[in-house]
Amino acid sequence: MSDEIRNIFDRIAPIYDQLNDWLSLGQHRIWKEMTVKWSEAKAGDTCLDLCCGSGDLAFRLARRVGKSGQVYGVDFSPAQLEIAKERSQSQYQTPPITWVEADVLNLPFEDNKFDAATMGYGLRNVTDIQRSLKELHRVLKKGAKAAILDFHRPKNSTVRSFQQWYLDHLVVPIAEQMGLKEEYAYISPSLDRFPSGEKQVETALAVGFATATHYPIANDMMGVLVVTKI
Ligand SMILES: C/C(=C\Cc1cc(O)c2ccccc2c1O)CCC[C@H](C)CCC[C@H](C)CCCC(C)C
Ligand SMILES: C[S@@+](CC[C@H](N)C(=O)[O-])C[C@H]1O[C@@H](n2cnc3c(N)ncnc32)[C@H](O)[C@@H]1O
Repeated sequence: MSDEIRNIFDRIAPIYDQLNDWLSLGQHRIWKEMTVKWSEAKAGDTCLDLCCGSGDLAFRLARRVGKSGQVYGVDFSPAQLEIAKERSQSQYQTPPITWVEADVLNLPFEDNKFDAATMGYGLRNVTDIQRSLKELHRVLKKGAKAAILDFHRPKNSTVRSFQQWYLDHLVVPIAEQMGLKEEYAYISPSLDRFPSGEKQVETALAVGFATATHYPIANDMMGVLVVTKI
């Protein structure tokens, strides 16, 4: 299953950023900015962006930690990381980011290393959510926060129908024009499998986070799980 997911993101890497802009009408930038703010990353921090992909959240973290800080972006898709490295060469005024090709279920970092972390549209794509949250807990410093952004199925049936219509009649047909129908058709079943905000909170507390709060955004089509390690 991991190879299938890696292959999806390897294949969509060349068009991923552009499609995200088109398909979310640019709104994903706002959702990501909110996520970084909720992580409470600050100047001088050492931060981690899990499932960093092409680097959107890692770049935002780098701008917040500044030259005295450090950012590590982790992803297991070589093609996504290639895009991230290309983009970082053209990003001005941001400190160097360390790009690490690794599985977030088995992070190559010591315990208690990071002051803050983000994960954007990654938790829904890992094969073991509990293990991913356990690894995140392990590498965070005591008192550190992490903000985890992802889609989910809205509670309201009308919004849920709109979300499904949008996926079926806009997202997948546009992706099909790029020869990526199967890759984007993966989103809908991944949403069906993904736990609700309440269940995400339960799992986060079960793996040892002292606090866990889920904030619905985008009319409850997305959410940000904010966790703290004490
Ligand atoms: C940045 C966004 C999605 C990232 C993303 C996550 C995945 O798990 C994928 C899996 C497979 C292929 C691609 C992705 C992927 O790109 C959010 C913006 C892109 C969304 C595809 C757009 C869908 C937005 C909502 C369903 C509806 C928003 C409506 C609003 C009026 C903009
Ligand atoms: C939808 S993309 C999100 C990219 C980026 N965070 C963003 O917000 O645009 C999901 C990313 O998670 C990565 N991923 C999924 N499972 C992973 C795992 N177990 N270890 C590392 N990366 C993983 C994929 O390779 C992909 O780049």
